[in-house]
Order: sequence, then structure tokens, then C-alpha cells
Amino acid sequence: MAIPVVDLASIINHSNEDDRKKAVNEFGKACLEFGFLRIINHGLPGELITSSREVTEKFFDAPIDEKLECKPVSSILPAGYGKMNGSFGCNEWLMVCQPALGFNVFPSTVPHLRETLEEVYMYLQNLGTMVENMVNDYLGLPNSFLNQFNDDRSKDVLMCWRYPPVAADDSNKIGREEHQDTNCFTFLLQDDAGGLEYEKDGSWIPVPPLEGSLVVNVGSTIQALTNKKLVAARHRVWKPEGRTRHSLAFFYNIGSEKWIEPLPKFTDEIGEAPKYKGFIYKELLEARLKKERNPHTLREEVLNLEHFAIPVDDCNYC
Ligand SMILES: O=C(O)CCC(=O)C(=O)O
Ligand SMILES: [Fe+2]
Repeated sequence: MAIPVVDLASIINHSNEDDRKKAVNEFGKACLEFGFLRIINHGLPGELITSSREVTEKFFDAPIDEKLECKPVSSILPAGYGKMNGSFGCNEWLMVCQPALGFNVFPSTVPHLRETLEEVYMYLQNLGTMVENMVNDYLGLPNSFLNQFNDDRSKDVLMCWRYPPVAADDSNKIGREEHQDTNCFTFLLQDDAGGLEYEKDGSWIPVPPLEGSLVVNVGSTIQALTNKKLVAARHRVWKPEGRTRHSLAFFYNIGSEKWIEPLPKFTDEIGEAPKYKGFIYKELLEARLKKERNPHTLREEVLNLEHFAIPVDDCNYC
């Protein structure tokens, strides 16, 4: 199986307890074995998926001056338009934050852009809370433990990406270098260009587009909290030849001041040594973004969770 597919209909429709348990188990097992999966019947309406694609494409097609007017107004959460350059490609993005914060900036020239993307944001934020609760139950944590631990929803972000096309003879076709997401869970909608791959047991597995489905992946924060019981799968994106690629990635995050360390349930309570030192979430996220957005950074310099790994020799248990 290239990538597991989990049907969430019984969760969305509040079916009977047995069906819910079945879906929770399938979802949890896929997170445990792959860290990368697809979900169907996830509650995000098909028309909203289609319209979000249409409006984001229109936005990116707009003249550069109009896009540059969507400059971020907040340095804490830089919602708005941006473009990368340098070693991490030259992708464009539009970042959408929690609508209630008032940081979102959109051009007035693309009708329905704000309503559509903010609606997608709210759907995916609720889905994040639901998925977090499913993983909570699968792992046998106390009722709603993860939801309560991760109760600050102000840092969740929706990133709309446009990858530029490459020529067939281009020597560098990578659109997004291999990486693990730092957050808790990511939900991804991709258009029909393909190009996404994740790593499983040392091999790169393609994740071809499947209309209506959402790709979910586990992030490094969950990896740290579960002491590596769940692992954040590495993934990367190839740019398509002769056409653009669009994707929407929703990052279900955690508060930036939150202290992250392996939970006792996965360490002391089962006699296992912690594999990571504790850290404040922003130490990981900010250091990583700073490096990633610097065009002179080499791929191996980008900070990831392994920066906080406890070498086996240093542990008190061994
Ligand atoms: O565009 C994609 O398909 C993946 C994007 C991604 O991995 C990310 O934004 O972290
Ligand atoms: Fe990612």
C-alpha cells in the first residue's frame, strides 16, 4: 500500500461507538505506521475545495503589484503574500491566519477570496481538533488530554502555495526540499499536478492527487510529545514541467510559548528514556523559519527536532 486511506464518515456523522472506534484505530494505526495518510469523508465540502482552488489560482494570476499590496501587517503572524527566493525555490504563498485576529490581508480584486479561504481555515481548524482527539484516544491518553494541552488556536495557519513550472531540461526540479513539519498535524489539498512524495523506510513514495481527499501528516511536535512513538514523515515536492502547481496546507499548530517534552505516558510510566530535551515550541519554529527563508542557508543547516535529541550516552536510564 502506497499511502493508507482512512474513511472518517463515522466520526463526521457521529455514528455508533463501534464504528467510531474502528475509524479511530485505523487513523491511529496509519499515523503510527506511516505518519502520512489520506482521509476521505472528512467533512470539508467538495464545492469548497473547488472554489478554494479557483480563488487561489486567480489570486496568484493577479499582477505582481496587486499581490505585493497584500503585505503582512503583523510580524508575529505574517499573514499575506510572500515569495521565496534562493535555495528553497521561488514559490509564492498567501498565508491566512485565524480570521478573528484581524491580520489577514486580501486584495479587493479577487471576489470571494477572503470568505472562501477563511471558511476553509475554520473547517480545517475544527478537523485538526477532531483528529487530535482521535489520536489522543488511540494512544490511550486521558479523555481530551491533547485538546486541553494544545488549547491555543491562535497560531494555526493556512498556507496557499504556488509552485512555478520547470522546463524539462532544468537541472533543479525540486519545489520544496525534503523536510518534516514542526507542528502537530498538517492537512493538505493539492491540485492535479502531482509531485508530492513522502519517505517510508528509506524510499520515496509518490502521493498522487485524489480528488476530494485530504492528505494528513504528523508533525514533529507530536513526535516529541509521544517520545517518537508517532513519527513526522519526511516529505518533499517536485515542480511540474510546463505548468504551475497549487496546494493548500493547513498547519494545526501549538502555542509558541508552549513547553514541549516527551509526556510521562511515553517515558517514566513505561520505563523508557526521553529521546528529546524539553524546549519552548518557538525555539524550534522560529529558528527553522529563519534558516529556511535565508537564501544562503544550506539544506543540512535547517533546524529540526533532532537538534533537541538526547544522545543515548547522556540518558539517565542507560
Ligand atoms: O505543497 C505541498 O504539497 C506540500 C507543502 C509542504 O510540505 C509544506 O508546506 O510544509
Ligand atoms: Fe510540509
